[in-house]
Amino acid sequence: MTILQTILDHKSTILSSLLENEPQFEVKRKTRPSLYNDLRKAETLQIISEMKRASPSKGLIAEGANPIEQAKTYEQAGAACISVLTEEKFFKGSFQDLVDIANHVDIPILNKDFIIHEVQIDYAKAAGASVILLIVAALSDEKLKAFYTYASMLGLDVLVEVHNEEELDRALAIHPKIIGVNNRDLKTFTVDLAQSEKLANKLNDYDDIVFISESGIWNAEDATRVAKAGAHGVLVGESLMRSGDVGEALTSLQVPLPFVAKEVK
Ligand SMILES: O=C(O)c1ccccc1NCC(=O)[C@H](O)[C@H](O)COP(=O)(O)O
Repeated sequence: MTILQTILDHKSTILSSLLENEPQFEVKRKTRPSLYNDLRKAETLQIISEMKRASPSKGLIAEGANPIEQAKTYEQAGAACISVLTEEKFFKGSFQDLVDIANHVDIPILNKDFIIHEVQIDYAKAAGASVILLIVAALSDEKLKAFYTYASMLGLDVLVEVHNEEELDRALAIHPKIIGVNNRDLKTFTVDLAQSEKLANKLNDYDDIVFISESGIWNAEDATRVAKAGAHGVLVGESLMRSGDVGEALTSLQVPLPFVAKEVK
């Protein structure tokens, strides 16, 4: 069994507790800028910086990190968005992290989790997220479309994540505005930026789609490589969480975009 399937199986065991209880979080800031609009306007590579304590591939990364401090540092350094992992068992995240961060920063916030039911989208919104993640490999075509429509109706941006061409074709069928290419193969944990370059050939045909290259970005060289391929942004976790100077590490990834930014229609 793959790790993705193990995570999804675990998710389904905890769904009942979400379904039985209404989400009750105290979030002060209710509105945030649109990540999609911000990405469309950008002239430098945009950084979605992640609060990541641990992962199945790396184990503990930064167990004691303070989510509020980490998020404030990201925001001050010019991050476009903060990605907050809320998965508890494998990533040591929580909805409390999301609420805490939502109460201390103004930029868009992505709830990074493994969504298999609409109730998780309700929880993401209630806890302060303005963006959710839908992983194509985790969903049927029917559910992908239904969850995308539901999240859009709630005013949330959606990052639709793919890893290969087959998943990209499935994603394109629902006409998403933001597509993330995960450079990490969730079956083998192999990370290869060539995956972004490969799928960029097709993605670059779509003027209205913004493309995020996810995982395995460690330095300006990596950032430049995916920006050259056509990425508008990168999703970065481990390298920022391990950095001794988070602000400088983040700023170094904000390389110029080689294409002219297009106006939002
Ligand atoms: O990171 C993992 O090991 C992982 C394993 C299984 C499913 C998802 C996983 N990661 C989620 C992510 O997409 C990354 O946290 C994100 O792209 C940042 O990646 P990185 O910069 O390489 O930490």
